[in-house]
Amino acid sequence: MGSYTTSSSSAQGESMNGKLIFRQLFEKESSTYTYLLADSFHPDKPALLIDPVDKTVDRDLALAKELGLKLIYAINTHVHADHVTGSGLIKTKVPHVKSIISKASNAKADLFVEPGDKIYFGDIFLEVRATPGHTLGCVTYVTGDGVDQPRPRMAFTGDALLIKGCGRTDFQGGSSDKLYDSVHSQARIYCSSELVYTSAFHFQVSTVGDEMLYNPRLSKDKETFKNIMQNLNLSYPKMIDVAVPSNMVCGLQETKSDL
Ligand SMILES: N[C@@H](CCC(=O)N[C@@H](CSS)C(=O)NCC(=O)O)C(=O)O
Repeated sequence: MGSYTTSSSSAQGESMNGKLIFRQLFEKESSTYTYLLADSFHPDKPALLIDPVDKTVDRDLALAKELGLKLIYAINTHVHADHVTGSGLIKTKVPHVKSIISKASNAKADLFVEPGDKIYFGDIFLEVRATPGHTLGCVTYVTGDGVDQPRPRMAFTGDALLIKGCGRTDFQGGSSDKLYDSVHSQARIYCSSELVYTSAFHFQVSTVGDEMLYNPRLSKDKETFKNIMQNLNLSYPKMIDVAVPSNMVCGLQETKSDL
């Protein structure tokens, strides 16, 4: 994808002296977190949603409107199996919005990202990091490095690294070996105070440092981790048969030939 800009030139609320608008939103049926980010210093207040859910699209769009934001991207960390992404529905309601997913996911979307790409909204950007293992195409979006970027940096890990857990690795190209390497190699790049925001579960925020020390799965050595993952015995997500086909076209099944 390279980099996408809308440019001219602070956690819940606003950070980096008010430059970044940030909201963490929750969808309770699937226990999914959605994130709204915007550049409040830019005249258009360009905004993006990370991991929107179809059921809460109206809530998310109403919030963006209330804050005076111009939503430009609906971004997915991966092809989710427990809920349908809101990116398709958002596009039907706000046609200029572009859906984004990783190229490695093999899903359809308006724009595809690869590791190292930057997604600009105003003067703020997200970097794309490959974090396969929960699914083959999982990526983590990390706020940019630079004096004009929000501090502390924030990592949106999807289901790769969960707070006190991690995504399962038993379908969609999952691999416990890959997931361990993904998280540990990325953790070496992150600074340990970097904030971790995930797409699922009940904890709102952690830090990379805390997860490397205390995560009951990923703080272990690789063989122990693989053994834990092999013995999770989780039941399949209730919505997997609906969610995966729909998310492979970013929630736009009925108009997939247009993508
Ligand atoms: N109960 C949920 C599905 C729970 C589940 O399997 N969650 C996934 C993320 S969505 S594919 C996961 O990776 N869980 C990790 C774990 O340790 O539980 C439902 O049926 O929707």
